[in-house]
Amino acid sequence: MTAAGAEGGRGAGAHRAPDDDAGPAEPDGVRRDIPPLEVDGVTVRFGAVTALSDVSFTVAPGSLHAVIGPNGAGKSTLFNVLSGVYRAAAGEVRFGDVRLDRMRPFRIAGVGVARTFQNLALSGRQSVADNLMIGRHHLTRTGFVSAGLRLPSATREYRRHAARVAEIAEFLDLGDQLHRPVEGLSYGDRKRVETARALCTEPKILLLDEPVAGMNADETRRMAQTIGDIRAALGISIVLVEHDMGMVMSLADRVTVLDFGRRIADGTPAEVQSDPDVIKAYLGAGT
Ligand SMILES: Nc1ncnc2c1ncn2[C@@H]1O[C@H](COP(=O)(O)OP(=O)(O)OP(=O)(O)O)[C@@H](O)[C@H]1O
Repeated sequence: MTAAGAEGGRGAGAHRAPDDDAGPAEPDGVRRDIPPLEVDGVTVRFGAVTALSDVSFTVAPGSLHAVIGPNGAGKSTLFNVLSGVYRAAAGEVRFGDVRLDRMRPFRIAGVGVARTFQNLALSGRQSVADNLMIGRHHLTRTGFVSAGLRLPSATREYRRHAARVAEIAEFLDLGDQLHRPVEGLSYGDRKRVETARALCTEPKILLLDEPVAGMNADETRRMAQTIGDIRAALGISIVLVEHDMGMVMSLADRVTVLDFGRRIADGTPAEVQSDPDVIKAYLGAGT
């Protein structure tokens, strides 16, 4: 159980929050239009292997909910079910009244769910701005091809999206990298571009798949700070799937712990940290 530690994870954003289009938030900062994410009895099998067994938990609107567990616990499988990549053999995933478990991955952005990938999935030769613009695609009316043809309405729309991209890049501390090819950026910054691209879809819920995997201590601290800032500034829900229990403890409101495909604990960070089953699972895994 390492403790990477997030400095002041919540609320103390170094940057102005990007104005989102979602209208006013509740006094607690949570956006009004964010439904709960309900994972209900989800089972996933790969042949004889049961990767997830009857897993249930709820991500409250506007909360930062971590899913942790030792190697092979089923975290990636769960993440892939939430983002429509894997089909569950049983159970449901509901986001408000939308069934995510029946939805194809490319449709999921349209209902306000954005994900990042454990391994970077960016176009290296393209600029940061171009990569971020990909996140806006489903929000365009005219399409960027029409913008390429310089139709006035499309050009106006393109400019509006470009301004929003610049704003989100600034928020993620990437403002001065906007026109650089992604392949020239540090690993930590490339991971930040991926998070920025997910935010460019204007999500109601952000699914982060091991956002600090492969980062050094400094990059990990910055990313932890950023994740807290995103939640505080935008009032959206965040699901953080992480290998490292210490990394999530200062950030998460609630933690679900998986082991061998089963939910072994669900509670506040303090509750799960002192749970004997969780301690046993982590010690057994030598983490
Ligand atoms: N595509 C697959 N085919 C067969 N078995 C799989 C597949 N994906 C995962 N598994 C198995 O399902 C179980 C859960 O794996 P999963 O990758 O979801 O765990 P994890 O918690 O993400 O592990 P890690 O922390 O090592 O990434 C493991 O036993 C794994 O071997």
